[in-house]
Amino acid sequence: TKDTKGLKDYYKDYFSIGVAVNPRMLDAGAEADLILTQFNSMTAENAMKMGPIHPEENRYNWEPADKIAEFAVKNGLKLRGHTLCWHNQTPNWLFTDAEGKQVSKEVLLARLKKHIFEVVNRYKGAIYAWDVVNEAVPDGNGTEIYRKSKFYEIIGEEYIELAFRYAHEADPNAQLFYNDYNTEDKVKREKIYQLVKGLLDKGVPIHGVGLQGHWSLYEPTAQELEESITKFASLGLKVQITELDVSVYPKEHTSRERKDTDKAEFTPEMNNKQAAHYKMLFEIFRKHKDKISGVTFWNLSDRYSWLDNFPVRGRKDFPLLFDQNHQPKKAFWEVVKF
Ligand SMILES: Oc1ccccc1CN[C@@H]1C=C[C@@H](O)[C@H](O)[C@H]1O
Repeated sequence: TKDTKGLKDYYKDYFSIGVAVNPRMLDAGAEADLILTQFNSMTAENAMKMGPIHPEENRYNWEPADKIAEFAVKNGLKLRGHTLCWHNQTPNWLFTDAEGKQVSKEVLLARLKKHIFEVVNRYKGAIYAWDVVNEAVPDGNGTEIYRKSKFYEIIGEEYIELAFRYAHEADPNAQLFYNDYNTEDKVKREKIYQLVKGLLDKGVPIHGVGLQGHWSLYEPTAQELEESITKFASLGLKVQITELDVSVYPKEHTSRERKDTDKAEFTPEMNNKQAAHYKMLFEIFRKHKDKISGVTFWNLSDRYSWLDNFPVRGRKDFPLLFDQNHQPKKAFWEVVKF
């Protein structure tokens, strides 16, 4: 597989090509081979989230994250850290004191700082970029800029600035990203813009915006995507696509019930639509290679995607460039043919 040209080779003059991994994929075998042939960057899908890596106040679970970091260093892959501060997959202890009461602002800030310092210091040198804060902006058309997470309720909006300042203090060389999804939605995009512009205006160390890129056959349009890339880049920030997948189901199927139309079958029509959509996405990425420093896929192949259980549990999805046998799909050839 060493002489097979992979995505990373086709895109060596554009941006790094990454993949979200779990430690089990890194043992010798087809998945490790595919990773090494196709990608030059990785992100831990779950192992470096607050709950998985720091399950109790005085206990860290380093082994899974260490395995990913060691694989990256040993094989010369870049590594993105995901994620230092996020309202999901947080450990139960984080917001409660010994009596089971909600902690004060001061206690939570001290815990957040300790978490960030411990995790960032351990992977300093292996991780070049961190998703410092993930998904701090709410969906919907309301005027609220800040998601009403426990971080927001207990600390206030300054938790975001402080998380970035802590991460920068822990590793002044790491590139620090704000990461979010639905960044092509006009209302949400503007809120994220105001948030990161506010941070920059205050001299907060933030270096980039991650567009997660959890899209579908039907979204975004080329125009919406270009507007997002150029808007955030206009602030002098790097842009990365951090969690790319293209679901075969339309957004309106996001209700948690399965629709009878969801046959969980990858039809030839889906194959063609997905190939055309990935072709468009990568045409836009290449056009803006001066603004985009990395594109990371969320999961490796259609063998497993987080979308197989979200937003509908048990509804198989087919969102990636490699099929369930790790073979390149039609979309792969559209992405590398330019
Ligand atoms: O697309 C969404 C819609 C609603 C909530 C969250 C998301 C995306 N949220 C992402 C998805 C999977 C997780 O593994 C990532 O850590 C998270 O950043």
